[in-house]
Amino acid sequence: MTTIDVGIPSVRVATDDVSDRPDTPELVDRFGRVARDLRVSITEKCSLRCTYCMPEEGLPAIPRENLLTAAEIARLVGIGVHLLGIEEVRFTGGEPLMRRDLEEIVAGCAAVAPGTPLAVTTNAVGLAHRAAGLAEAGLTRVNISLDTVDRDHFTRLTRRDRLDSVLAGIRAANTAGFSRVKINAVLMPDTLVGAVDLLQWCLDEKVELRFIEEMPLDADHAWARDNMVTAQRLLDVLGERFELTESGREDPSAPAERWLVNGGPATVGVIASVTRSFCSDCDRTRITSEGTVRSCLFSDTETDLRAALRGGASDEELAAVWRGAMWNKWAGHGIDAADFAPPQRSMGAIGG
Ligand SMILES: Nc1nc2c(ncn2[C@@H]2O[C@H](COP(=O)(O)OP(=O)(O)OP(=O)(O)O)[C@@H](O)[C@H]2O)c(=O)[nH]1
Ligand SMILES: C[S@@+](CC[C@H](N)C(=O)[O-])C[C@H]1O[C@@H](n2cnc3c(N)ncnc32)[C@H](O)[C@@H]1O
Ligand code: SF4
Ligand code: SF4
Repeated sequence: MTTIDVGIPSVRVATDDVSDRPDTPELVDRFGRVARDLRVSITEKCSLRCTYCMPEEGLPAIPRENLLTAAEIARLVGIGVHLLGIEEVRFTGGEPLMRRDLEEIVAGCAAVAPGTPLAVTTNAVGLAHRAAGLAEAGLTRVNISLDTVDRDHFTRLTRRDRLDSVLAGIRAANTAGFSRVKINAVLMPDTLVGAVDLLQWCLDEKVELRFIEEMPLDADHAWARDNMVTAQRLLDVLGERFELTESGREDPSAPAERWLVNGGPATVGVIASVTRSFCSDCDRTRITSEGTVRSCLFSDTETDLRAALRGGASDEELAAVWRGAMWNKWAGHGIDAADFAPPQRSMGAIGG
């Protein structure tokens, strides 16, 4: 067992037991799942301080030399796609736009894995100036966090008065040539109050809105099961104003269930991670900004790839470490278990 510094909490790195793992190239786990969706966190920094995610003062800075470089990210993405069966890559954080070399990261990944969809999840602050360049670099999809279209509420929730920049970013993304733009809104009591207005705004702007149940991944540890707003409460509220018709998931492992709004074609989605968990169909694998594999959002055990990467390991050796980490993935988040404890890292530090 070794210990590495991953910036925020100190996280153990397990020697993964793979003695019972079948000899298959893909990222399989003990529960029969196969990870094909790679999420790469590229920074812990952020331009906002959403209360359900970050502490007011932000996350402790990760030393620059501990962050994966653009070239290292491209190499790992290439290994994921060519040796491990990864079919889609998403950059997240923290806020991906905080990295000035995001365009370089995207272009590097597009070069090593041509044809693989490359997406970003972003708060869109400053995106208006970069959307066209990111599309040119090879980014194919953008998901944007927006919880409210009310400026005061936005400022309270994110602790920053940046609504105008976010709305400009969404509009720029919508005309930059991405295949489509999705909006993510985390369900909080105030979000519920503004949910009808937010959905109407998204219908008018022709972007796809998804509401997300809040998970116990806030840095302030204020989440409580009894206080959270459930998907069902949201559907009741939206149902008073819109006609909603259930239309299912895009694919079996997609987190969002969708409803047609007023007969469609517009939809509203709900990601009910807590009350209608989709862990049994999970197809995710994560690389943190410091180059560790994290098999589940809620797992505190991470496996270090960066040391091997910088120590001269071959692509096949790196792939073997990654496979071992995923074989040991947990069954699910376990939020409903009596002994549940939230992970040490908060959402922004994991890469949501
Ligand atoms: N339980 C769980 N929730 C997740 C996971 N990844 C993302 N989420 C939640 O889903 C929300 C939306 O995630 P996005 O980054 O937009 O990605 P996505 O929904 O997989 O993206 P699409 O491919 O566009 O559907 C996040 O805000 C998280 O709250 C995960 O691995 N497990
Ligand atoms: C951590 S953020 C990183 C990317 C970018 N900064 C953004 O906000 O889109 C990724 C996603 O996680 C979601 N998120 C953050 N904290 C959450 C929580 N406690 N529960 C559920 N989703 C959360 C955000 O709404 C966002 O859609
Ligand atoms: S949800 Fe995204 S924008 Fe909000 S604080 Fe977390 S990382 Fe930043
Ligand atoms: S909580 Fe873990 S197992 Fe469940 S969907 Fe998320 S990453 Fe997958």
